[in-house]
Amino acid sequence: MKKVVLASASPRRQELLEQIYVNFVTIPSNVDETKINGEDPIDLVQKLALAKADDVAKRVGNSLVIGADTVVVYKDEVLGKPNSNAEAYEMLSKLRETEHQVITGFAIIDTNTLEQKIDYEMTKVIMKDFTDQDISDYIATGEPMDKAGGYAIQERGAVFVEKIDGSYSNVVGLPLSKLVINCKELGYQIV
Ligand SMILES: Cc1cn([C@H]2C[C@H](O)[C@@H](COP(=O)(O)OP(=O)(O)OP(=O)(O)O)O2)c(=O)[nH]c1=O
Repeated sequence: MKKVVLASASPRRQELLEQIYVNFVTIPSNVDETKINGEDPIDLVQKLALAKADDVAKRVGNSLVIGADTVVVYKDEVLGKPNSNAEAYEMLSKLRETEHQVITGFAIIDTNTLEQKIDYEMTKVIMKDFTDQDISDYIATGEPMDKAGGYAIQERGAVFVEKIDGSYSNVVGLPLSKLVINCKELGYQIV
């Protein structure tokens, strides 16, 4: 049986794969995300996901390597991870009382055949109204800093979310249903 390798430093992605009892190891990629551009958000997350998977695929044998990238899109603007508290504040002010999309691109590489699968999932998220103080208090927890769009739906950020339309795991960082389907299409049953 091929080894499943998650090319990610994200603890959320690890937890998601653990949730469905995939037997895997984690090897973070060394991709510099700032060096990759896309024509649109979907193109961007797919390119980043492939770059991450490819970087790790070069270092392992007999494996199925999975890379992913998540962004928040608000009115055509791509929001990645905030670089400062001020940026997190700006992002959350934009997302308040309105809807945005969370897009995760993922890539799967079979290191034996070099066959690849690249796909993405999009989830609509609607946030409720909240106060400036709510945003400041949330930022003070430190939670927004390593999360696309400056919030974590799986942690305290859940309080800001009124409803979602689509895959929940996609918002957290890996669309489990679609990922499993794509692995199956490559010939691997990972669950
Ligand atoms: C919107 C949202 C994002 N996120 C996280 C998922 C990702 O870890 C992060 C987006 O950053 P990414 O660049 O996709 O991933 P990463 O840098 O954390 O990890 P790696 O590149 O090594 O795989 O935002 C949440 O945890 N919860 C949320 O609700």
